[in-house]
Amino acid sequence: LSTSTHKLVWFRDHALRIQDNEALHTAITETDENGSIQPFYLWQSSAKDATYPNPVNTQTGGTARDVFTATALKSLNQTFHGNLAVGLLDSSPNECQATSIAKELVHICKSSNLNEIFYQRSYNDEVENVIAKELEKNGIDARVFSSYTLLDYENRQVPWEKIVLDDPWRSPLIPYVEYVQDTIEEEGLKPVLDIDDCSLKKASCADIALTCPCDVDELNEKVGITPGNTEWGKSIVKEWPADEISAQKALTNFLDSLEQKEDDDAKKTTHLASLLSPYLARGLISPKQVYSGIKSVVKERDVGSIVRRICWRDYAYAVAKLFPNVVKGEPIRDGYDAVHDGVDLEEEEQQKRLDSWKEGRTGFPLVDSGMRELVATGYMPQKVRLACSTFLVEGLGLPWRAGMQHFAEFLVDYDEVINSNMWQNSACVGLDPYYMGMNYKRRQYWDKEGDYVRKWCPELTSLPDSIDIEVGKTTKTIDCLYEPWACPPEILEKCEIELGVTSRICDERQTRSDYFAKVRMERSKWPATKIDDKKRDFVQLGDIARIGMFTPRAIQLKRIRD
Ligand SMILES: Cc1cc2nc3c(=O)[nH]c(=O)nc-3n(C[C@H](O)[C@H](O)[C@H](O)COP(=O)(O)OP(=O)(O)OC[C@H]3O[C@@H](n4cnc5c(N)ncnc54)[C@H](O)[C@@H]3O)c2cc1C
Repeated sequence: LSTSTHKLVWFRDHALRIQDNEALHTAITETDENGSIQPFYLWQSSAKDATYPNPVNTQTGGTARDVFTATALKSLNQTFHGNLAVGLLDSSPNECQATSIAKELVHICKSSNLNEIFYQRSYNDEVENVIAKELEKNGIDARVFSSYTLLDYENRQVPWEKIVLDDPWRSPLIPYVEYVQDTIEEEGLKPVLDIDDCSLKKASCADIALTCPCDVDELNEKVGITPGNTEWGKSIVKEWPADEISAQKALTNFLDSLEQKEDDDAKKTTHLASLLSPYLARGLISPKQVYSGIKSVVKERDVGSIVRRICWRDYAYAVAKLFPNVVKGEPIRDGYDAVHDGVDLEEEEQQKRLDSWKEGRTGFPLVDSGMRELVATGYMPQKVRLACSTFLVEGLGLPWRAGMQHFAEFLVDYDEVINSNMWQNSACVGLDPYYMGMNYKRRQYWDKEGDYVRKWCPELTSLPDSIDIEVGKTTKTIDCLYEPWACPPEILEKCEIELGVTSRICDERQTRSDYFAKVRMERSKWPATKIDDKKRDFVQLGDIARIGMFTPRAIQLKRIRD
């Protein structure tokens, strides 16, 4: 046991919680009645996010996750009875983020005469190694714990070879999820760690030497740090209460909704969203708490789908360990350099299309609904994210990284690992067959009754669901709500819908065809060794294996070069 009477507990973006926080739990357990703990957090505005060159939205002054994090800190501070110390991290532009963090930690420990620090590590080995080395070099004892995923990847060798080679024609995702579930079944999960109010009294506000201390209550007011004091910021705060009780409530509500829908046939086709993502992303709830919660409450019910989704999270992190540069926007599949920038467009046209996508006025109702919901609430359901991202790439012919960056600014659940993985999948340069094609016109796919589009595109509310029109000897059904451009003019007029509002920003079918032609052209330059005997891209998984990955038929080549 440590002899130090005062212990530093460093709270980080992926674990802003008290419960099931091993670092905090251990520090408290090892502190006797004469000692105390000092919880602290280092704020780094996403303005300085190293992942993207300039992720700060100019309209809002910050990102949705900044707002959420700032609110979560307020709540954390209240739980610690005002004893959470917050410092602003001032990283120099020439220094990597990890180095700035490491230097500040050393500064805090040295100036406060403390030699022990407890924290939850992130998935990012590069960052963690820099921090750990610097602490070690300075004689500071780092007590590091890991809980960002269900399985502890720091102490486990993932059997990738077995996972991918057992069935090399599938995506690793499916066998990976099985692997996570089987491992939990065999080994069990560590118990969830509870902390009572009494233990929290061990937290005190020592005089720790933060380089740039910041009052947590004033954080929201600081211009340029977080837009919490703008109307937009306030609406995000209202939409997403950022505290642990709300996270638990989201889980309970979700479990209740599963129960209510048990006998409902719609359950089979409706994707039930838990709305847990912001809480998981900022660690207000741990994946273990979610998994255990589901398993303990819903024993008899089919919870396979939600359990699988929690395991997808693990998968995304496991992929990021194999391909660390995925979060920096480096594609997993190589050989697509010429297509990362989309189809060939004039700069002005490209900007026009991008703005229309961001602002939800492309003229494609499902896409516009999703993009409007994103900006208004910081959230978008999974299937709509897939539709909007694929549409940006294929329907608008725009660079996928521009879409990824926009999501990084506006998603309240922004998770650099999941976001970058999923954008790569939408651009077909990632590791999975998440590819959904151009699904933006398929109401069955997501929004059977059309409620979603009617909510976010109120200008279309008066349109009938569908109409039948005679084309020669056949009858054609037009989905007016999802394809307003295909509506006969008299219907549009009757519904008082101006074509200007609903006309499409571009001919998406032409763009898609141009885009695929460009991709095929790029692939035609590849040597035959890059493509497997099923015409799919070979992807090298580290030094483990080379596997043929799902490749959409539209970009497969009829003949492959020798
Ligand atoms: C282009 C694109 C970008 C995305 N960016 C993010 C992001 O930045 N942050 C994020 O949390 N999710 C992201 N997702 C994944 C997914 O859309 C969200 O996790 C989900 O919609 C969140 O809603 P929920 O909590 O109700 O999810 P549920 O469907 O209830 O799932 C429960 C949890 O499982 C995890 N999960 C669900 N889907 C995935 C997935 N595909 N990959 C990994 N984990 C998953 C999440 O933690 C989620 O909260 C993205 C998806 C796409 C297509």
